[in-house]
Amino acid sequence: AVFEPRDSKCQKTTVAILGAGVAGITAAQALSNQSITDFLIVEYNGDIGGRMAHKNFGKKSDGSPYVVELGANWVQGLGTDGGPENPIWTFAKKYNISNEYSNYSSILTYDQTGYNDYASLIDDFGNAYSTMEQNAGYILSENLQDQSARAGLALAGWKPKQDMHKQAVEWWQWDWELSYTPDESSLVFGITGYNLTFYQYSGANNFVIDQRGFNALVKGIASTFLKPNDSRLLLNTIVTNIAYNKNGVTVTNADGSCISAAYAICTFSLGVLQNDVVTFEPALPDWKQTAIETFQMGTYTKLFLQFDETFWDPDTQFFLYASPTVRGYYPVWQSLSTPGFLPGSNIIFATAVGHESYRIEKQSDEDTKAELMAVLREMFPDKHIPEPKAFMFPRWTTIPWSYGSYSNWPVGTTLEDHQNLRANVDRLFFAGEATSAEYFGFLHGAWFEGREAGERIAGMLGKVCKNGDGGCGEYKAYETLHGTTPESEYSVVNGWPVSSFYDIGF
Ligand SMILES: Cc1cc2nc3c(=O)[nH]c(=O)nc-3n(C[C@H](O)[C@H](O)[C@H](O)COP(=O)(O)OP(=O)(O)OC[C@H]3O[C@@H](n4cnc5c(N)ncnc54)[C@H](O)[C@@H]3O)c2cc1C
Repeated sequence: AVFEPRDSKCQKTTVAILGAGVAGITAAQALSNQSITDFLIVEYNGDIGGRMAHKNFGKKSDGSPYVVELGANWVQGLGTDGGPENPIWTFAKKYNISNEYSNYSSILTYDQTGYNDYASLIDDFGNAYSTMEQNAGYILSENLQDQSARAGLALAGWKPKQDMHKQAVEWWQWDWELSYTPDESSLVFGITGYNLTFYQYSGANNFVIDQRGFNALVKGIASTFLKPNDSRLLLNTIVTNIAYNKNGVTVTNADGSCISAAYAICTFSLGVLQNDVVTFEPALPDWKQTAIETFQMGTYTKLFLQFDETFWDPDTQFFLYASPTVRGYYPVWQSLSTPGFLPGSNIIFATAVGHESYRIEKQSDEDTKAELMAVLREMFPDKHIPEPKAFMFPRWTTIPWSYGSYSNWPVGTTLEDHQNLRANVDRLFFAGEATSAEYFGFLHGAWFEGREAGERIAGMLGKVCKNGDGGCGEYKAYETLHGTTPESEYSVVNGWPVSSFYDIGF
């Protein structure tokens, strides 16, 4: 490849990989597997893993802290004997990541009066969901206009209206996974996103409790091609400008250093791209910027509390709370004190998403803690609940290397809209959770996309691209978009290698 560094003062490399999360590390591995070892990985943080992020929290009886995950926590959809396996599950086993099956049937339901059994509504939702799935499949195969998941649910007979028990159940079944409401989410791609993970691999979600942190998995992968203190990994380095053209890419960092590369792969989150913290030279073309602004960056906030005792049922994993007035007000509480997780830890955590996350993340720790304590006292009116010994929550909406948690597809999106999020501009490539059409929001989405970008670039550098027909060379981009997605476009070219019609059948 003809390549003239813009600035001879810049460090030269063949491939600059921007970000050391799952996608960045997997892209580097794909290059290494093809004997391309001249790359540099540039990472904002002092460690690798990105949104696989953990923190010390609370205390064990010996005074040492627990490790809890602020970001990704589950391996979602594992795999079955003889069937395809989620690559994250393959690596979780390889690197002995401690995990435990999350039993979503282990749930008790509450409202402002305390325990109140409305769990049968979960089955009612499930029935409507099945009908909605069929309708979504029809829309997809007939190339009809996408709807909101709200319309999909209503047409399937599920209308929660002012029923706050139903709203809590719906939140647990939809928002808790997608981090957006059914009103805000695409019906077709909300359904395919679920099916392709949970019907293709398996319905299981395993919760990681590894006290090294879940990113031990990424470190395991990286150890196969990076030496300890490898000079190709530039930690604590913040990219501020990316200049690209048909001959190469120059990356400038906050510390004034720069890198000149033949190719670059940008794995920054959709939130980072939307927040204008990295400038592009020239400005990204309209079709690219439109895709960046079209897709949604959700927020998923875990709020951790440690108490002196486990005053909730120690054998139950989930506790669902229906606020009498506000949908999504601390609805799901998850015990870590339960056998198989961190028994005896007396840790429980609540989850908020979307607009509630935004609200909570803007207020003080004290105000948030007071809200959580008031909810717990409603849920368990017969218990004396002391103040927590430890309390913590991350503010994902403002984290400068992420700006949110993971992406979602809004109502009315097409595969062409999304393909433009994936597509390269000249020598600058993009990969990550959000560029995955089939597994957006998941770790395995980031893994597949990182690998594909690495393979494509390896192919362009004269190696054999092992990504198969339609998955090599430059990405297809659509300067003119169509309003719907013809079935023929569900193909490798648009990041859709697996059939859309996985049904429950594992
Ligand atoms: C709260 C939360 C819960 C989640 N739960 C799950 C789950 O249970 N299961 C699941 O499968 N997935 C889950 N996810 C999603 C999963 O974490 C992501 O899909 C995945 O980690 C994304 O990997 P990535 O490589 O695409 O991006 P990232 O991990 O974001 O990697 C990008 C890297 O780029 C770096 N970077 C950003 N800006 C700059 C800059 N300017 N200069 C240099 N470096 C920069 C970042 O520091 C980061 O390391 C969750 C995410 C969050 C936040």
